[in-house]
Amino acid sequence: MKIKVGFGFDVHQLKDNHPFVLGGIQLDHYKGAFGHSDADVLLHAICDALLGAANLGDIGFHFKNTDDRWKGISSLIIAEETLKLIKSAGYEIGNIDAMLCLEAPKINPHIPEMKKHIAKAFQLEVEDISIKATTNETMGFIGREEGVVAYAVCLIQKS
Ligand SMILES: Nc1ccn([C@@H]2O[C@H](COP(=O)(O)O)[C@@H](O)[C@H]2O)c(=O)n1
Ligand SMILES: C[C@@]1(CO)OP(=O)(O)OP(=O)(O)OC[C@H]1O
Repeated sequence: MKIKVGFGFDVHQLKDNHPFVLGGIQLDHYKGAFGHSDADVLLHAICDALLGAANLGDIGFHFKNTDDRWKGISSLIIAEETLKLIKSAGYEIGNIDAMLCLEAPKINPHIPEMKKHIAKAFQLEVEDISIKATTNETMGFIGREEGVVAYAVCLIQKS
């Protein structure tokens, strides 16, 4: 059995009156994350962790931000495509642990729904996905709500 660990990070700018998509759901907030896709930092960090574990490069390599196919796309589709790459390399996903860093809104009430969407996209059980959140204690660009950050680690395995 070959077991690999992966790490991912993502950051996106927050803009006023912009949709805030995080963990595959839309949050009700006065600002939202801006990017080429739907700018879902949580899914992007998870995809980077998975691609890293399989030594397949990063999300920007497979889903270029100059490619109109990915413009405005739901990152759940990017997650499904990432799973195909991981499976093609012969791996299955063990577990995912993620950390969100944003000042607002409160994420805890939304975590069960996020887990459902992420589990479906990666064909996992919700028990195999952990999502946590912290503020940045009002400091820096996260504290000023100028940006949102996500970190993720994962295990993948093949026999
Ligand atoms: N956007 C956030 C940030 C934090 N939480 C939850 O609140 C707890 C306390 O956060 P601190 O940054 O003050 O330590 C944290 O442990 C999370 O459970 C949240 O839901 N959404
Ligand atoms: C997802 C992609 C592709 O639409 O674009 P963004 O939404 O800007 O996200 P990012 O995490 O900066 O990089 C990966 C991309 O190339």
